[in-house]
Amino acid sequence: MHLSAENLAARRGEDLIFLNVSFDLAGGDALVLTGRNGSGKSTLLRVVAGLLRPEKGRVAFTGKDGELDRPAGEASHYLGHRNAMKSELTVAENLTFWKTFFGDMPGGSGLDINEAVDAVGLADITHLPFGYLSAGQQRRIAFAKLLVAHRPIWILDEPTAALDSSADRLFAELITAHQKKGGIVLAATHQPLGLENAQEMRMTGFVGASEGVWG
Ligand SMILES: Nc1ncnc2c1ncn2[C@@H]1O[C@H](COP(=O)(O)OP(=O)(O)OP(=O)(O)O)[C@@H](O)[C@H]1O
Repeated sequence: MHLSAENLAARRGEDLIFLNVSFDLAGGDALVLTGRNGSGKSTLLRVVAGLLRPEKGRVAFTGKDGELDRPAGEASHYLGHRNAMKSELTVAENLTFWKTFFGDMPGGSGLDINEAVDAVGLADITHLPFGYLSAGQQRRIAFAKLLVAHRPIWILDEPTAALDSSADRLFAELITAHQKKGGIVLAATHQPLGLENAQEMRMTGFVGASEGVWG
């Protein structure tokens, strides 16, 4: 399995945000994007997830079965800054919606709702409306969404924002377990996630891009 990007460039509005971004990730690999605010981390993640069209270049995903050119977004879970849950629905209703909506891709199966909430340490609150949860609890449940349906690629934008240190460790373990099962992870972060087998790409924004600097 491979996820690759070739010479990507992206524009937001009138502005070119980055240029010539390439990477090649195999099953089990993680790429962590770092860089200052506004350097283009979220933009790159959204391009890979298929939520933004690149100005130039291409993203390609090759599945386990060697299937070529499947849009990477179809093989991905995307966890953005927002949690993508309905406040007025309960935790169980939200996760059931996503489990049904996504279904499993070939090659794996998602956890039951109870197993998924247990895995993020929140087994006892599935009956509560999502809106009642604390910010950290909401982020944990948003992460549980990744567990209820199988997708080989996880695209994570600041996954540990609003989390306490025990949740940081928990997320690192869940991400590492995904890699060990052959999954690919692409994450933007301001704090070390403590992932094994992770490469780092430091985004420098367009100024660095124009100089060909991707440290
Ligand atoms: N819809 C938009 N229209 C125009 N410019 C935008 C738009 N969305 C983002 N930008 C600009 O694109 C640049 C890159 O933003 P992006 O969110 O990718 O950065 P980031 O590295 O993820 O930042 P942070 O660390 O703050 O999350 C910023 O200068 C931002 O102002």
